[in-house]
Amino acid sequence: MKAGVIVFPGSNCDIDAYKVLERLNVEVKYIWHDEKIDDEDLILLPGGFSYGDYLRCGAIARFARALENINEHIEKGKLVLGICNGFQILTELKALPGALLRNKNLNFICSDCNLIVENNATPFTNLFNKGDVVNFPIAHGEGNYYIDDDGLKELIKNNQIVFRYQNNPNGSVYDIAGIVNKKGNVLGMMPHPERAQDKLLGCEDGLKLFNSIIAYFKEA
Ligand SMILES: NC(=O)CC[C@H](N)C(=O)O
Repeated sequence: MKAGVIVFPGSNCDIDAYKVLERLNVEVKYIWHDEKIDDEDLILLPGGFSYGDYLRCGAIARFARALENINEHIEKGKLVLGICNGFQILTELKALPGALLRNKNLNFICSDCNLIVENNATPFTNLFNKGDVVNFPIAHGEGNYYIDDDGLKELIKNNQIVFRYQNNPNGSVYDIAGIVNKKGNVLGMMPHPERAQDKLLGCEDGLKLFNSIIAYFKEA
């Protein structure tokens, strides 16, 4: 399996994302925002403040050259993982439904966070059990996931909700922390599994998510 981590001006979790894939022996490379994606099996949109978060988080990044072919990539069934700012970019691209609004308390929140695994039947979560509680850190100002009632019904009906907060930190509708598209090959999530990749960092629950992706490609 080949992976590419897109680097935007202002990305700040790109190295963590690269490192976790590298230490799990995935062939991984950085893709500068101005380059094109190739035939990577996994494209990772990392966290941070792409283009300074100007206009709206992710609103400029969605026009980056590196994302020009992202819809074809998704159509082909390849994987896309957007973490935090990456999730915001995916909603701006309309690759995922809904939007990320300012946190309810208007503060930037940086803390540990317990999540419940709602859906383990995705390429990103196949090594978890449904109902598992995992700890991934959060660090965002605009993580308040919004979707209207009809949209929420669709997400529930299609089993698209992958992670929910145990204690909702930001006001997200239905405690949603991460969702997949209908096809299941695009995951967007606000919490940071790549920052939970080593006990030295406080927690290594995140490894299971990356190992799930690797297991998915081994099966395929
Ligand atoms: N860690 C991040 O990716 C932050 C995302 C975004 N800049 C926000 O503050 O919401």
